[in-house]
Amino acid sequence: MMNADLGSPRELTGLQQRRALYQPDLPPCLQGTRVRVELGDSTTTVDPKCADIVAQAFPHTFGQKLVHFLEPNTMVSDAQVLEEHPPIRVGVLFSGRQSPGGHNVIWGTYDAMKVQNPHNVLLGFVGGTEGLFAKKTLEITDDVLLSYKNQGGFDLLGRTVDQIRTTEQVNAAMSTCCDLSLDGLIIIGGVTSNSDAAQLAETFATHNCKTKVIGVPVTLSGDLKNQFVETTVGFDTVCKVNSQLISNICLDAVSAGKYYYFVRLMGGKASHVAFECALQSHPNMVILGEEVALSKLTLMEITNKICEGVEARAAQGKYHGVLLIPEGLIESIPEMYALIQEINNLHSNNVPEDEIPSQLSPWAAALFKFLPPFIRRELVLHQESDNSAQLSQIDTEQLLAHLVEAEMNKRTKEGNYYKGRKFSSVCHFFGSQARGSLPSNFDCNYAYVLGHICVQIVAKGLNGYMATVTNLKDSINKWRCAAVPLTAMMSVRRHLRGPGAVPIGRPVIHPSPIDLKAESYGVLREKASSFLLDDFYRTPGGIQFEGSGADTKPITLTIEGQDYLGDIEILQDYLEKVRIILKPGCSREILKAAISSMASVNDVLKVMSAPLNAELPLYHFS
Ligand SMILES: O=P(O)(O)OC[C@H]1O[C@](O)(CO)[C@@H](O)[C@@H]1O
Repeated sequence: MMNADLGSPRELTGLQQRRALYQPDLPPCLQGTRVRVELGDSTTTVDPKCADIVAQAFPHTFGQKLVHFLEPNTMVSDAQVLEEHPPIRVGVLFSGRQSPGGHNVIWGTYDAMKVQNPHNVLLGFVGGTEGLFAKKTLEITDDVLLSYKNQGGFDLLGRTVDQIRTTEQVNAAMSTCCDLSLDGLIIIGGVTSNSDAAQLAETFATHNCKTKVIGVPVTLSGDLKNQFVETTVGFDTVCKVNSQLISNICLDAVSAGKYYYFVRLMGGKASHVAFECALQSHPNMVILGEEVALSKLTLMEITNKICEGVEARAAQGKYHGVLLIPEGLIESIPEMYALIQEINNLHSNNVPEDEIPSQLSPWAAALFKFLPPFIRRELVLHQESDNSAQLSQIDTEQLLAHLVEAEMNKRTKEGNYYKGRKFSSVCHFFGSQARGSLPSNFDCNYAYVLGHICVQIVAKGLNGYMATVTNLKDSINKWRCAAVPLTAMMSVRRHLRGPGAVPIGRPVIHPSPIDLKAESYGVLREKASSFLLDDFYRTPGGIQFEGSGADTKPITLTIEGQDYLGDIEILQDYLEKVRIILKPGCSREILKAAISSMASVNDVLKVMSAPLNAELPLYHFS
């Protein structure tokens, strides 16, 4: 159902008005009307073993070249200058779930279109995909945008289901684009929406439809990540808001010393949000789905692991704690994964929800019966648009709290550290609280720049591309902009590992899991026992929009960037802890040198998380 209030001007609070005045910067390659691009290498896919399958499925759009945006003064003989701009018509829609910063993609697109040619027309589809199918548009104008610049939500246009996949849906989208004579269609969303964008681009090319389809990486989950995409719009804001909430909980927990908080974080199948929040707020425990999948930990093993942590803390007289759980954890537990797969298969065969329990295999039925009734109800709910379980609806934190409590009661009877006490838990699910936030400066800038790139992609006549920016850890003037074929990010799931692996399913862009070999994960592991026992909770506070801290970026992004030391702003808050002795007003170069002198990323992180009075190395610079 589409909401009738979408797109109407709204009354802004003082803070919102101030935010509306914030003007994101553009990297040099996008400034002015003479935007120059250079064709790079032809692409294959992120998993070269799937290249043939992807090539077969996408005969028109597979293997296209990378497109790089050039610095204004770069001398390249065959660089293409986009300066003649006949008027264009572009459609835009929110397809994926709400994610802070989404409005700025539209604003960036609009501004870039008007710079190119004042006669350009940008049409927003009201109600997302349903608006696209029903040709329900709102022309984007200065007035329309006024109260949505740098604002949270997706309520300028709204959204419905993140799916443009069935023949009926694809045909409806194509007839809308033809009827409206669109030169470009911009689809804003995560892995599912961008996979659909790729399919739509291919279909349009097959039918000689002139509309070029462009995808934009916008999802709070941060899981649309690969060699071309460093992070997604919204991830930074969501992690900051969640981290603030988690740190508030940590302080509350340590103050009263009586509750264990089980906090589940929205973020899809991968655990990026929980991981980043753990680095930002230092809870006592975080259970990443990727670790559980790798070690094949069962529900009982996870429960025992938590109980061991609880007992270790009780041995130190601590009867409180905070535990982070990614919403995708449930699917990473081997036996739960198998059960969920069975349920998904039954859904795909149109078995009604209430008949699913009776059609499970004996093994899955036994596990299903063991689970508390609320989880059983949630597990059989209808599927997501990608035919997977509705993770946001499964209260994994409550399931774990329930199992841990039962185990702790048992252990207490057997006489453990909880003698004379009762283990008490409080559960939370943080989803919309963060998803609806005012976007951080980083997300405002990133989204606005992506909007600009989309316009250049349409102007260049590229079809089936995603707008991308890399080097995001650095300041905007060093961001590298590109257009990357969507097919280059696709792969096909395999049944088995090794040479006998059989690809299954259709090519799509898959969510990327946390890389357990990455440096940032090493940092988290190194800190795990200290997190568990020392309660060195970190309080990042609310998102800062101005002044020191306003330009901080996700810790994981900063660590994994090749030149993490390039971004000194992220460390500025911590300089006092670092005890770097600097001449007042010293240059950026000196600051950089000072920070570079800290031997490794681990050192930096150690410093960032150390208590203020900790013994730390002293550095002298002048
Ligand atoms: O609000 P809804 O529809 O429950 O959406 C929740 C889902 O959206 C997402 O943010 C999409 O990636 C998931 O993390 C989450 O499971």
